[in-house]
Amino acid sequence: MTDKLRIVVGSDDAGHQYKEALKQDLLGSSLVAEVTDVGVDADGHTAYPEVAIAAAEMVARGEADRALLVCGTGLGVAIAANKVKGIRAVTAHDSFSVERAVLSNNAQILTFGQRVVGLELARRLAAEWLTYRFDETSASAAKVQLMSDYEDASEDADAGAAA
Ligand SMILES: O=C[C@H](O)[C@H](O)COP(=O)(O)O
Repeated sequence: MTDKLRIVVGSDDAGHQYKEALKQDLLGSSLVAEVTDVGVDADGHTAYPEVAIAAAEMVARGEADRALLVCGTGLGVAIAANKVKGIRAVTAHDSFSVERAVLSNNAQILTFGQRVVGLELARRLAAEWLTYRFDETSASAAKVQLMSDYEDASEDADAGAAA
């Protein structure tokens, strides 16, 4: 039995319908321990970067294992989430990419575009996504580590320049 996941969901107004549908699926999944919704609600107009960064920060702080984010294309929420240190967020609208996002890239955040992918496909992809776990002993781990190393080195260089 794989560990159950703590998942954050979020969207802007362009992704609200899918976010709500996916949240219901997650709440009904035996693979999910808890679901946290960082918005927007039905009347919400929070811009996608604010929602995505709030969700990504929860993952970065260890308060959630993963996030599932929706905007019009999935692109804006991915770009915004990737600004948070330690976060790897990807937009994926096909089964193989969803699998590799976890198994190759150890991406903690998956994003969908409500204006791009059908709802039933998004629901199926999210269900598949729940079944994958990154293998820290796999050959992919060293490649993921290169990204973390770069991020750490950049931060050190910034700190050095500011000192
Ligand atoms: O990536 C951005 C999203 O698709 C967003 O939902 C729409 O952004 P826009 O209103 O700036 O096109």
